[in-house]
Amino acid sequence: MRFHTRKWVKPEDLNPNGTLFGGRLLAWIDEELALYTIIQLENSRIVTKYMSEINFTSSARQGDIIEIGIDVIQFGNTSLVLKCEARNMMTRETILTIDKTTMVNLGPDGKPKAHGKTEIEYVKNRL
Ligand SMILES: CC(=O)SCCNC(=O)CCNC(=O)[C@H](O)C(C)(C)COP(=O)(O)OP(=O)(O)OC[C@H]1O[C@@H](n2cnc3c(N)ncnc32)[C@H](O)[C@@H]1OP(=O)(O)O
Repeated sequence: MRFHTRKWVKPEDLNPNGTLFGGRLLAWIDEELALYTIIQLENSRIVTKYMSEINFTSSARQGDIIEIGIDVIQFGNTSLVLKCEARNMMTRETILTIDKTTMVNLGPDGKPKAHGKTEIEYVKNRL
């Protein structure tokens, strides 16, 4: 799994228990999955269709650095299925895993459109 993004847990990211608010982490992850999909599919019209079980295994505190990792599970016809993990960058402790998120590639009409991709591409190889 490649870890792409780092986030710094700030006071506004906390829940009343003083730990990282789960909704904030999910928003970070959804954005990260969306950006990853846009880059892979070379299309900015993509949506999150489905997320499997979300398993919070530990929490984070103010000042912690979180990193978000993504792996491709499957290239579908219009979809891209991703796996994701958030972990504490310093301790490597897993905070959350989502085994499957299905992102869907859309056409200008907002309907699913075949993306034509079959494997991970690296931007540096496209240039
Ligand atoms: C980044 C964001 O935050 S986006 C905001 C939140 N998301 C949204 O607003 C999306 C709202 N949903 C929608 O607009 C529609 O449901 C759409 C356009 C995504 C899909 O419409 P559908 O009629 O289900 O499309 P369709 O049946 O053709 O399926 C499209 C793909 O999704 C997959 N899919 C559909 N339903 C599911 C499901 N429940 N679970 C997993 N995959 C699914 C299909 O297998 C297909 O993939 P494939 O072409 O690779 O085989």
